[in-house]
Amino acid sequence: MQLDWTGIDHVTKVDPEKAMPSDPASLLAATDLVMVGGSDGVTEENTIATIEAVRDAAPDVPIFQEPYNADQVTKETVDAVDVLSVPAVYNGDMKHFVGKHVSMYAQLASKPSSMMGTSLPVVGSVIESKAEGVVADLTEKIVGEGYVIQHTDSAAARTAGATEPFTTEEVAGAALATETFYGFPIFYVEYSGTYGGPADVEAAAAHLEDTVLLYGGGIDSREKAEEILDAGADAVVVGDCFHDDREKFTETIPRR
Ligand SMILES: CC(C)=CCC/C(C)=C/CC/C(C)=C/CC/C(C)=C/COP(=O)(O)OP(=O)(O)O
Ligand SMILES: O=P(O)(O)OC[C@@H](O)CO
Ligand SMILES: [Mg+2]
Repeated sequence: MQLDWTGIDHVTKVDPEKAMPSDPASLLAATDLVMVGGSDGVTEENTIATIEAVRDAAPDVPIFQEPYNADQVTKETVDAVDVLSVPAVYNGDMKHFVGKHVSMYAQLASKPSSMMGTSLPVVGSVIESKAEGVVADLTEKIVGEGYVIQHTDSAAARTAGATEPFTTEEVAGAALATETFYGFPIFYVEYSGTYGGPADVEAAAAHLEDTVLLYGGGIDSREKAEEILDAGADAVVVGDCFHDDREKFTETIPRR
């Protein structure tokens, strides 16, 4: 699937395991896209509830589901979102680069061809579903994210088995490989929980033309957001301060 990233420079990552802030509509009014996902305590149920709350608060904002496990992906979640963006972690363990993806697609591949048809089904409960069209919807909405997890003392890193960050040179290589070899539509520099500065973004941006470059981690001011955008990111991803600090969150909206 091709992504139209026009006009998107601020992404809010909403964690279904955390409480929504009060009056989310006023907070989300200025963001361009919402990603729903987190590494701990995320279920199909809290994912759906979060997607619905975000839709109510910001009906015009595109919503991506970013799962960390196939069991969070169901017909309901796929129907409810615009895009399913699935990480492939370059500096994690094998399970988080090929293992989880192959087991998901193995389940899809085991479906009788009558269920695959022109449109087909999904994962988790979707795998069990007899509904036609589920696989088709999944196939239409799924995109891969080439992921580098640089803050190794984080829940995301522990989940994915990312014990060592990439060097700047390796980040550049992973970006070039994403653009020219792996072909994922998104390259994601993840510093979840801490601010990593512009160096990795600069190194990656030099090699990306068709690939969307996202940076997330520790963005809590306009200065940081703009430093990352100036370094060549297509968008900043803001997670923790959406839940924890509405004043700081509001400051992360870049000047346009
Ligand atoms: C095949 C399917 C459907 C899914 C999973 C495939 C893979 C490889 C998933 C990787 C999941 C992963 C570790 C993603 C990292 C992104 C993430 C959820 C980051 C942040 O989570 P927080 O809950 O904010 O944790 P922190 O404490 O690190 O901020
Ligand atoms: O929570 P923060 O540190 O803002 O990071 C955002 C996002 O990249 C996490 O997946
Ligand atoms: Mg976080």
